[in-house]
Amino acid sequence: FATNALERAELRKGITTEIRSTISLFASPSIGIFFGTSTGSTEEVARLISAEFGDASSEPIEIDGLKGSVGAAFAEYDSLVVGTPTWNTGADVERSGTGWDEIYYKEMKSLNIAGKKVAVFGLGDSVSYAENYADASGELHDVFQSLGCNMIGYTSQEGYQHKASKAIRGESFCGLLLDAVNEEELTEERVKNWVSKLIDEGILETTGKAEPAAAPATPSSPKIKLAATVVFEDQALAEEIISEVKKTRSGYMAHYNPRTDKTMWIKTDGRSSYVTAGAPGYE
Ligand SMILES: Cc1cc2nc3c(=O)[nH]c(=O)nc-3n(C[C@H](O)[C@H](O)[C@H](O)COP(=O)(O)O)c2cc1C
Repeated sequence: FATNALERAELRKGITTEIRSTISLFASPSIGIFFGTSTGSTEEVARLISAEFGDASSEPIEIDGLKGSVGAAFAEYDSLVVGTPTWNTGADVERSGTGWDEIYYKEMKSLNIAGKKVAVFGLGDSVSYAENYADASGELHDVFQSLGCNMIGYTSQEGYQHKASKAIRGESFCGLLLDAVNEEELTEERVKNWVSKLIDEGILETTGKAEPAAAPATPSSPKIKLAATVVFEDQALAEEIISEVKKTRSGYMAHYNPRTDKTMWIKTDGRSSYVTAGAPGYE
């Protein structure tokens, strides 16, 4: 069994893949993907992200069609992944060139979405607009942050060609930035890595109030499930995965959510997590 960090990471990845491929067989998606676009690149990336999440996310939804019902649309999901391009207008704000600009300081101002997990992605041209690379992603981020959302999915600036960007927070980009003009060949891998990171950061966890770990349930009734919505048809595989997971549990903190009856196991360094059905301690 996995003895070093690398092996454990691989195991976790395997489990995550299992979760991702089987999640939501019976449930509606918990992640809503919303985008604006002018010439289609941001929509293409939204489709890649949606495909990577599988059934855990919605199909991409264009923000322009939602005027007047944005609140209701966001309310359908526990977490949001939101994307925008950037257009250089000379102004500091409302530079998405899409429907986002129409709603940021009007309809969105009164939304009650505090606590929702939100991850931003943005497209730009890091060579022609090197001083203003994907600026509008920063505004998208700030609007959701000002509504009290829990912003996740920050990424490193390493490997990018820009000189400056209004989407930098601290040392990081405030989300996933992409450049379909100059670096299209990197998009798919960047998306894959980012979706894994979002899963590690708990995007699949519902927003119900997390409670401290409950008392262990009776050991006599093990559940061969990784989450309430995840059921393994291959019982032998399920047994194997569960038994491997059990061994790695030291170093993880259990967060039981009674609303969803799921337990989120978060590594003590906060860098990875997974979900099991029911209260912790049924082994
Ligand atoms: C007129 C024009 C202005 C642009 N301004 C910026 C800019 O200020 N910063 C940036 O990073 N990209 C800029 N871009 C690049 C676009 O953001 C990029 O092409 C993006 O992929 C478009 O996304 P969309 O197809 O979803 O609209 C600009 C492109 C054009 C044609």
